[in-house]
Amino acid sequence: MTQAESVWRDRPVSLAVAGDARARYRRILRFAAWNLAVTWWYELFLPRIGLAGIAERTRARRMKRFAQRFRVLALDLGGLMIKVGQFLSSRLDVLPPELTAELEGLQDEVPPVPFPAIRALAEAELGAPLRMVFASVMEAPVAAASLGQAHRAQLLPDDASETGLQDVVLKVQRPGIGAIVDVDLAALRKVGRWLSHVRLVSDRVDMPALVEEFALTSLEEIDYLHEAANAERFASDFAGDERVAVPRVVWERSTRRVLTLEDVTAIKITDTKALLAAGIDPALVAPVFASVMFDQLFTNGFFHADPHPGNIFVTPVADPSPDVPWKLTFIDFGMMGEVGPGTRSGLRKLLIAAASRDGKGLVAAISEVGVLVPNADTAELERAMTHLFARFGGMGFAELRDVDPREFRDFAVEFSDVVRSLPFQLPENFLLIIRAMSLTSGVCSSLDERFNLWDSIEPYAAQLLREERGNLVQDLAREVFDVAGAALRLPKRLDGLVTRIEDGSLSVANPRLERQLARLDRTVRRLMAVLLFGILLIAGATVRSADPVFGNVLMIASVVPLLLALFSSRRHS
Ligand SMILES: Nc1ncnc2c1ncn2[C@@H]1O[C@H](COP(=O)(O)OP(=O)(O)OP(=O)(O)O)[C@@H](O)[C@H]1O
Repeated sequence: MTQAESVWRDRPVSLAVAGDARARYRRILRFAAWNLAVTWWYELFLPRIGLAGIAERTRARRMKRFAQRFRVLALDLGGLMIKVGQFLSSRLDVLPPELTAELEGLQDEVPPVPFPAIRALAEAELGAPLRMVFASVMEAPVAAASLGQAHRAQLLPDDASETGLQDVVLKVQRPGIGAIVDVDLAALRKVGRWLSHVRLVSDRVDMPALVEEFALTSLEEIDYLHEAANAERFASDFAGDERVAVPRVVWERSTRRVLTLEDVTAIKITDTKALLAAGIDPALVAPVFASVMFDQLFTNGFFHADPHPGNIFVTPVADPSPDVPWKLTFIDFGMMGEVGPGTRSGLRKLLIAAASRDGKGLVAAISEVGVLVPNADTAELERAMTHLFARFGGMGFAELRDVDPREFRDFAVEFSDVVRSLPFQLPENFLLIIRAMSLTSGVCSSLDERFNLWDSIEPYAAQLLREERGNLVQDLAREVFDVAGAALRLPKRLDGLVTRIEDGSLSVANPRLERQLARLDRTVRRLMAVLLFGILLIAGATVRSADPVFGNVLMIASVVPLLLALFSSRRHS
């Protein structure tokens, strides 16, 4: 432990936190135990004795009450409870609106830490009084979040000339947050273990693994050096992409608990009034934002898992070109997700199947990414998906509202039976993917009420398809040229042999053998020509749908080996 750390750890506030740890742990467990018992009573016990109606009638009310109680708990305790609330409120379409609505905006109500405590931590971390390392630091925070808070600051002239930055944002962690996170994780691990004994849950989710995923993300979030490295990786993924900007990191003024970043304050992405005032049409921002998020998930495999409106700015470009009149500036790289190549390929197929309304392909892709348990019988789901696409495919959520409610309800009832009967599971890493996608959909809808996710998915999927076909074309072309190369080399070797026999440099004692060799040479030549003709013709016909120009070139080129064989056999005869 450095001297700075021990100075900080000895402060009374952290002792108070340590003293409260046991009470905090117990309070979280009491809350979880009570709600589990209530859920068991209504959802399992009453239906078993034939009183399912009571459970159904009271479900919405119970959900609302749970959310209200959770809100009180989270605001009292802060720390990871706010994060859990944020997860529950992130418009996960699987969760009922009674829950999500109540927990929305929870993070905005977290009270700030008084500046003296923030100053003490920052000075202990940076090893010097703030006035020695910054030209100025504003005492009022820009924002107070669950794990840290942000203050505007200015770099000293020397630092400013070295980095080219003057205005920065200084993020400082809440004092004692490390200990709070440890306690909260211990409690959540215990609740996870309880839930893993409930079959209804354990059939679909590996609860302990899910808690570990959340734990890893939370521990990474309180390591600001990790966040700084994430920001740079994200920036390099989008290097050269004019749609995206990322704040620069001032490494000399950053530690695990203090992070100094370029101040990139601009228009909050959902502030439609400010966007319109800047001459930016919010409806045009939505598809760009969706496509940038898709790029992270389906192409880069490294994505921002917390794209809530507070973390994305729209930055007007000083000298706008017609193509790029503004940028999307991302901040807060504490919660990032990774998608491995296997899952990425499954997700790409899923997107393509969804965009092409291919029910069968969609179900296959869902299985590939691990959302269905292996060997699940998917025939019913395929039928339902095909029906869904045939009837509602291509409609946005806004249009769906206009569908005859009875028709929609009938379908939903039929469909939900199918879904409920299927062994769905939540694979590892999906918590963050679902969060990112649901936040993206929320931001897009608030930019444009009639925003149709299909409108973004379709061109994106078409682009993926083109890329995938492009790769196929390249692979095929490589194979064609390999075969062609081999085919051309074989007659050449034979030709060389025959020529050497003809010019006498290689003598063949037996004239019959000589004739046979010459005949073999002609036959191989013709065979190769026919083979090449066939390969080129088939390859051309295959790739024509993806790349008409290349397809036609291959088809025309297919006659060349035939002509060459014809000329060369004339020459020989
Ligand atoms: N580089 C920046 N430029 C301008 N403002 C910033 C910057 N970084 C942070 N902020 C401001 O500070 C707020 C909190 O920052 P940030 O989201 O990074 O903190 P956090 O502790 O990770 O919060 P949360 O996880 O709740 O989103 C942001 O919503 C934004 O208003």
